[in-house]
Amino acid sequence: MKNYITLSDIENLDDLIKEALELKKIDWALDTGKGKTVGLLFFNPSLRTRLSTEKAGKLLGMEVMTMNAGKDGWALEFEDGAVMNSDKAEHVKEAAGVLSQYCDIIGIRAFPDLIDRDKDEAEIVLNAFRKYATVPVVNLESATGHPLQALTDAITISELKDKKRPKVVLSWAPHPKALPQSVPNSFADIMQKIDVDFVITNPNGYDLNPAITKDVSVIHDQEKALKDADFVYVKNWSSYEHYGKVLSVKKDWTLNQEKLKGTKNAKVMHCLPVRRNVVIADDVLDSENSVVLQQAGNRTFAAQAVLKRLLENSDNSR
Ligand SMILES: NCCC[C@H](NC(=O)CCC(=O)O)C(=O)O
Ligand SMILES: NC(=O)OP(=O)(O)O
Repeated sequence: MKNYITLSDIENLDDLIKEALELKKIDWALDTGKGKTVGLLFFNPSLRTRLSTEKAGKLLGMEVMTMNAGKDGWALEFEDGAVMNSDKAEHVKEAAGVLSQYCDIIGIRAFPDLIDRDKDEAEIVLNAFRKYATVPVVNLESATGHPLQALTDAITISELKDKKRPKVVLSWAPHPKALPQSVPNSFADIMQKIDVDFVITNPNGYDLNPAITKDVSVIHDQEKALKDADFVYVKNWSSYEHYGKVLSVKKDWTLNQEKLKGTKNAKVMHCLPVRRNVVIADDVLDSENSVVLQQAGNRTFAAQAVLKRLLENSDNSR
């Protein structure tokens, strides 16, 4: 693996899931990354991605540097040929070039603005770092994807499933803010790469990018979609069609115990942070159905498996 920008960077998903689950069994640090440094740049807030990736680096024997680049760093210019006489102090060409001398792997978190769809889909921040960095780049959640989260989700389903082909439902939920489509995009992508019966349910106007959902069945009736589900993955996202908008929705889409009645006592997943009693009700989050903590725990092993592959690849290419 040369970079971890999207799920298509994974050469063999089954092997990577197996490796992460093997790493989970080991409770001592490896020396794969001894003498190497991972640098993590956050242009947006984070709890899990920041700390689980730091922990993953440490479990591989790496040095770890983290920076809240959005808050503490110089404002970055991304445009080629820009005359930088306004508010941007540093060009990404220098920033990425400098970081490549301090780090052997660079992680970047850069959310979408949710204003201009073409601009967000261009993944300007992530792609600029990939272009100008001379070391591997890891996506820590970008404008359109969150592949470390999706890998974690596939790992969690793989360790919890009690049948060969479980039914997995991605269910939209309400939220007061406009949120990215990054998490559901990557989740929908990875569910099409593993052996599950995958269904998406969301209100009209909230269909995800059809280039990502492809032939997945999208059902606008939540109750119907949830029937016989083994896993329910709950997430809010803003509209893709009416880009970045929060549309008014008549029905209540909050996941509660009542809605789980038609399922096969489904395990409930969410990437976190979750707004209680808006996205998922207390009666679900505080019940045996919720696996959100185990899911978040697996972030470490997903990140460890990815960093290990990147380190092994750089060893081979020397
Ligand atoms: N990394 C996990 C999710 C991050 C982000 N959620 C948020 O911004 C929630 C913020 C809030 O609830 O105010 C998202 O949906 O992509
Ligand atoms: N799930 C996730 O990426 O969490 P953070 O935003 O806290 O990193």
